[in-house]
Amino acid sequence: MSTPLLQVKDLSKKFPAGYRRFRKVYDTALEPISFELYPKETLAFVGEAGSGRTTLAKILAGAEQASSGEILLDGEHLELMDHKRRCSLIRMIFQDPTTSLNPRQRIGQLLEEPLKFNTNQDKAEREQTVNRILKKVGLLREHADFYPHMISHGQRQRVAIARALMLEPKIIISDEALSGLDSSLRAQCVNLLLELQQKLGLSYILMSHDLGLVRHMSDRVIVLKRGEVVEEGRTMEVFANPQHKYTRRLLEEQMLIIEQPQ
Ligand SMILES: Nc1ncnc2c1ncn2[C@@H]1O[C@H](COP(=O)(O)OP(=O)(O)OP(=O)(O)O)[C@@H](O)[C@H]1O
Repeated sequence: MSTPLLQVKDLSKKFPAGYRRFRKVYDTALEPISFELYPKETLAFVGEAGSGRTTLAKILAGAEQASSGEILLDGEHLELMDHKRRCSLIRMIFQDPTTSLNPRQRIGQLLEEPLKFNTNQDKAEREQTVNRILKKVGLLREHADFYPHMISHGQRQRVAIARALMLEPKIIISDEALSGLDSSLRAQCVNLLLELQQKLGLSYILMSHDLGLVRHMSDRVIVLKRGEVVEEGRTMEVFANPQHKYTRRLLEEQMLIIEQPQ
């Protein structure tokens, strides 16, 4: 097996939750968890609301600090990495492109921004990169001049994907990024993500409550319950033969239990 791109060791997160009998108390969002992500792999995290997926995504994207543990990205400690280096390795696609894209910026400006702050590309080079990435996500060069409200929801989702790709990262984290889309748009975006993974050799971390999507897209799955790993394994095996009753219940709720032959 190849070297992991991402190694997470005993990562935990507690949030301060006030005082009880004059003692500071904490909400545990993540119990110590460890996992690895390999090149070109899709690893999914599933669980009910409050299971810790968003917290984990934010920590991995550098938007939240872990309480303990270690994250090695391409062999380097994440917390010692400068912003540019981190952005060139790992990027996040946000849940709702309608709110995550600044309505006052044209698509071209939105896409150019990470290049301005993180590369030495001049204006002409940045424009070229924007055009190249627009094409990769199935949009036209003309879309660069539009404002987000001038394009469809599906196209906005493509812009959000394009923005995550601007610095050519190796890992993309999707935190429920496809959940606001209707089924045909979701299918288009899933196909786009799978195609980009093939072409660019990307690894994905997929946070999703949609187990159908997880089954379709991921190679491995980790089941979280209130911040704790209750089950993990190859997606097909976990879905076909869930070992933990919590996993079984999640699958039953979405009618995805695959009956075993008698
Ligand atoms: N900033 C915060 N301050 C205090 N507690 C928080 C904070 N962020 C998350 N939590 C708590 O951490 C736990 C995990 O939340 P998190 O949002 O990571 O779960 P999730 O699996 O992404 O669920 P959801 O789909 O509802 O977002 C929850 O109990 C939540 O209340």
